[in-house]
Amino acid sequence: MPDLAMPWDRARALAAGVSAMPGTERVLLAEAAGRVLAAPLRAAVPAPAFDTAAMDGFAVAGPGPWRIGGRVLAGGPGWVGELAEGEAVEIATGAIVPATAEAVLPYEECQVDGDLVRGARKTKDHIRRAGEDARPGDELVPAGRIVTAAVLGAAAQAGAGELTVHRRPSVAVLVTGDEVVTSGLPGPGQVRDALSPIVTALVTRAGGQPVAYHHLRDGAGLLRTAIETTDAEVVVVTGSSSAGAADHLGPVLSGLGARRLVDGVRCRPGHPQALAVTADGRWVVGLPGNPFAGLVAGLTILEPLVASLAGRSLPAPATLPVFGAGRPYPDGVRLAPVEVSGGQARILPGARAGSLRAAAMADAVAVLEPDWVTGSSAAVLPVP
Ligand SMILES: Nc1nc2c(c(=O)[nH]1)N[C@H]1C(S)=C(S)[C@@H](COP(=O)(O)OP(=O)(O)OC[C@H]3O[C@@H](n4cnc5c(N)ncnc54)[C@H](O)[C@@H]3O)O[C@H]1N2
Ligand code: MOO
Repeated sequence: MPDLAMPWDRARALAAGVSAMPGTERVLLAEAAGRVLAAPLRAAVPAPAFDTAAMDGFAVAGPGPWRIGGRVLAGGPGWVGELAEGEAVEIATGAIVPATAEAVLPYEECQVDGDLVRGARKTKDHIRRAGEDARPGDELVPAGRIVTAAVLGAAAQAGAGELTVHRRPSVAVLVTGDEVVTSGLPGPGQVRDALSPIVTALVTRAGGQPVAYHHLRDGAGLLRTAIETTDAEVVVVTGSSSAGAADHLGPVLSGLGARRLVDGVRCRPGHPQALAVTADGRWVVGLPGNPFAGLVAGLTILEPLVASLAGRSLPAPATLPVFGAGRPYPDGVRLAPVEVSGGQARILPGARAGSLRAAAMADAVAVLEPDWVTGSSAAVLPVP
């Protein structure tokens, strides 16, 4: 049989290359962390909004010594009128600097003698001038940037109450398998569902919104109906991806007339994975049932797909020297769990497609090319 499977990097690039979902939403700053700006953040007010003292001390005009005429505090009224030459006001950091003041002398650089203050002005005037950081309308952060803590702070500083962000793709998980149980201890012939927690973590990290979770018994009709009726932009199907009598995903996708973009990937483990688009424009991602295979398939296609639908551009994975007893896969890539420290990755022994024991100790999964030998470099994808 010809190998129709796609090279690993092509499958990942394909998923990372889809367009952001159409439409945007306005969200309160308190709810915007991790979202992606769909419009630039612009300044509504000058920053600083007024000439501001940058030090506690005395605002002075003209040459010294200066006669202290009063005091201004942050948040209080500004000094009434202009400061005449030879006059000073005691001033707090953050207070409005009087018009015509030329500098703020920090307490440490002056001597006070009754109502007179003496000191030498240094090169810095310790005044933050109105508008020196931004003028109204300036673009502070471009569209496409993830809303980090600093973006949130900058938005608040700029006077914004809400941000315009990309929509989050909704993701539903269909866990297939008669042997799968969703809670408690598995009985004879049963396994606990290990994949939906992995999918939830990957989807959340990528900026998607897990909205539904269904366990399906094996059956082509059940799977078809579930895919047809699931109200989510991305439908993840776990299991059912391989060649067995109960592995229905391929025939169901064909029956639905879905367009198959990926039908197998040249990697080990995790090769039976799928990406398709239904006639009504929903995405279907097929992940293999073996849990470690499901995790690496999720890193390959699901995470990049959700990130790009959410408007994020996925950075190229970091590359590190990888040490250990890896077994390159001659026809594609081997995905190996690694621990990362000191700028190096070390392969954790004992990885198997059906076991998460090594992966649970891993910081990342390394992508070993066929010519990889211990100590040579490989891309590493962090485990969420
Ligand atoms: N004749 C062939 N058989 C298999 C092939 C193949 O190419 N030809 N590929 C093997 C590989 S590799 C994988 S991976 C699996 C993929 O299987 P499916 O995606 O069809 O999944 P299942 O057959 O339903 O289950 C496989 C395995 O994983 C367990 N499982 C399933 N779902 C879960 C879950 N949610 N949580 C935990 N464990 C799960 C299931 O009990 C099986 O043990 O196919 C190989 N066979
Ligand atoms: O490739 Mo399977 O996905 O090894 O267990």
